[in-house]
Amino acid sequence: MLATSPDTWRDRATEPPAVPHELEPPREGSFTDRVTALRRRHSLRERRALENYAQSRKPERGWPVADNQAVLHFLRALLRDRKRTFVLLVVLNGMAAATGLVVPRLLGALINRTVAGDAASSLNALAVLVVVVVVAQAGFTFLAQRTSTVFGQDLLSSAREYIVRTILQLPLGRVESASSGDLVTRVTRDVGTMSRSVQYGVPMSIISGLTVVLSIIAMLLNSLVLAVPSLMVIALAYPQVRRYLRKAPKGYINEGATYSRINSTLTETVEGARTVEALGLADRRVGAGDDDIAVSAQAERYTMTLRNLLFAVIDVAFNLPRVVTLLVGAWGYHEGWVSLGQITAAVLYVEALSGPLDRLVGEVDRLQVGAASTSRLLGIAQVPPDRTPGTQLPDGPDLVGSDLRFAYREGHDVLHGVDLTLDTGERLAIVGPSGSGKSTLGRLLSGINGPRTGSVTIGDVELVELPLETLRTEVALVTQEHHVFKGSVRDNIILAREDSSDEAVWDALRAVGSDDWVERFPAGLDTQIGSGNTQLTPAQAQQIALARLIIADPHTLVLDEATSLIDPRTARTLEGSMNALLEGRTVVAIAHRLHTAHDADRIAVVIDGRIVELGSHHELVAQGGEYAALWRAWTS
Ligand SMILES: Nc1ncnc2c1ncn2[C@@H]1O[C@H](COP(=O)(O)OP(=O)(O)OP(=O)(O)O)[C@@H](O)[C@H]1O
Repeated sequence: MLATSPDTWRDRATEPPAVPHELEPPREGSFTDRVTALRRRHSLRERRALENYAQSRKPERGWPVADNQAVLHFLRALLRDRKRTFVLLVVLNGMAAATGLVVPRLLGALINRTVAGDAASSLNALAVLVVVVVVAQAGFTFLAQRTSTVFGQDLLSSAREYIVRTILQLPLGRVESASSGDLVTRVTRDVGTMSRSVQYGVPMSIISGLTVVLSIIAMLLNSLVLAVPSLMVIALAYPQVRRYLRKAPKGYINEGATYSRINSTLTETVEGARTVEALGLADRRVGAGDDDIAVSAQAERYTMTLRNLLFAVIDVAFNLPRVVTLLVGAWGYHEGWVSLGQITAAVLYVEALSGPLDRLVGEVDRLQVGAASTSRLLGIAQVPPDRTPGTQLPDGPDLVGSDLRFAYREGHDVLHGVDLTLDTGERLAIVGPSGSGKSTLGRLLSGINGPRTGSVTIGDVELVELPLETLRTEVALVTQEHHVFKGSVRDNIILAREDSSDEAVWDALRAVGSDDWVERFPAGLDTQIGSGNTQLTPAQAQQIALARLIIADPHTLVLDEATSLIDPRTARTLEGSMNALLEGRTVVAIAHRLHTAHDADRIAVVIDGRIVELGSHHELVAQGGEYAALWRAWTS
């Protein structure tokens, strides 16, 4: 009658378990509790794997999970913005359900009149009325379905937009420090689950709930004697539904967390594929994956057991009323309490009730799964900000770092009190051995991370107190990762200033020495690049990123290994163009190649998180210290 959604709770409940043997649901509680429960039930081999799991893989630093209140608040806000459509949806579905419920009464009356031997004309009139009501119901159902679909899609797009906005506003430092597998699972699987729940679950549960209420009213109006016993039998399912509602949210949240863990392990393995191969770690990585899957299968078994129990009880509760109605009806008819028409109508109502009630329970299940995913998605919004922007704007471009200390892990500083004042327009190169803290210093100087102690100020305002959009017009970091977005060359370059002219884009391309290869593209600036389009070499991608920065026009640039992927000749050309173009800008270049340092105004040598030497190339060579040694090694 009304739109049914794919992937119903019955489909899910009858899916085969992930492993052939059925296990009891795990204990609720902490990660350790679950592993203890698993340990008790698994085979020796699995047990060993789980021991390993418990010891080596403590719960990772995941993203927060929002509580039920936050989910309800989110849903209420979505519904509040669509009050009119929501009222229309309820009214149309109410009309469709109400007209549908008139039909059994009319059929009952038809039977009563036939038994009483009424005239054919009176029976014909009733039959015509049945046809009219059925046609009216079809009309209301069509309109109700249409409104539900539009409502569901609209709700879905707003929910998705909110999630995307939230994710894009996450502080970069936080994104990098949390588990990427968890974030990926949330923005893929959880968005999908939430989407299905919002798109189908919300409208369908409203529709089914409404139909159930109206059906019960119609049953009571038809005959109290026939309705009350059936409703009492249906009510027997209530304790099981309550139990399910109490236990399911936690079960589904746990299930989501296990998917995150699987993704984290997979991501780690793929990202570290070379290391895995070089060190022969394949078996251990496969073992880690198996452990994750074992825990996930256990979590799935738990929610599936909950669903199956609910499914069994509900099935009995829905089938018994048919028998009860017929038995009570036969007895009542014999005693003269009810007519044949009332029994017919009561049986039709019981039939009519079971469909929406079944759907309602199914939708409640879908909503539970969706609510768990929504909790995980809204949890992303609860990631605390790593900065509190103020209102003060920088008074000039002077960048000053004082007493900078920073730790990725508590108690392990990688910078130990760095002081650095940049002169406006100068080019400063940071050199030093691998792991000495050059990139970390670059991240602090560009405001990606705030220092643990000390401060980085620009024009006397701390970088972490600047709103992100202001910060990026002051200082920008360009790293080795150069993302090319799917779109035209032009779109990729004007990201920070969308109103830039083609002339400005060509100037930027010329400055980074990439105008010639872009000109060779038949579509020029309109050439589509990025995933699935014209492939760029790493060097070309890097040039696009630099051109993007030139258009963004910050007065200070921090270049972290910006030229490392380009061959020396191209790198020199690029740097030459940059030098001319960066006139008047302050540039901090974290240098892998010493000739970058040679060209710089000053060089900071970073060793073990400290600046040990600071001066021009000639000064440092004359000083005969660390830099002089590096230079000798480089030139020899
Ligand atoms: N995200 C991170 N989490 C934990 N530790 C990190 C992280 N990034 C860097 N480190 C550690 O901080 C220290 C400084 O690293 P950093 O990348 O700043 O050095 P670097 O001089 O730029 O090295 P390289 O030249 O190899 O890039 C190193 O010990 C590194 O292992």
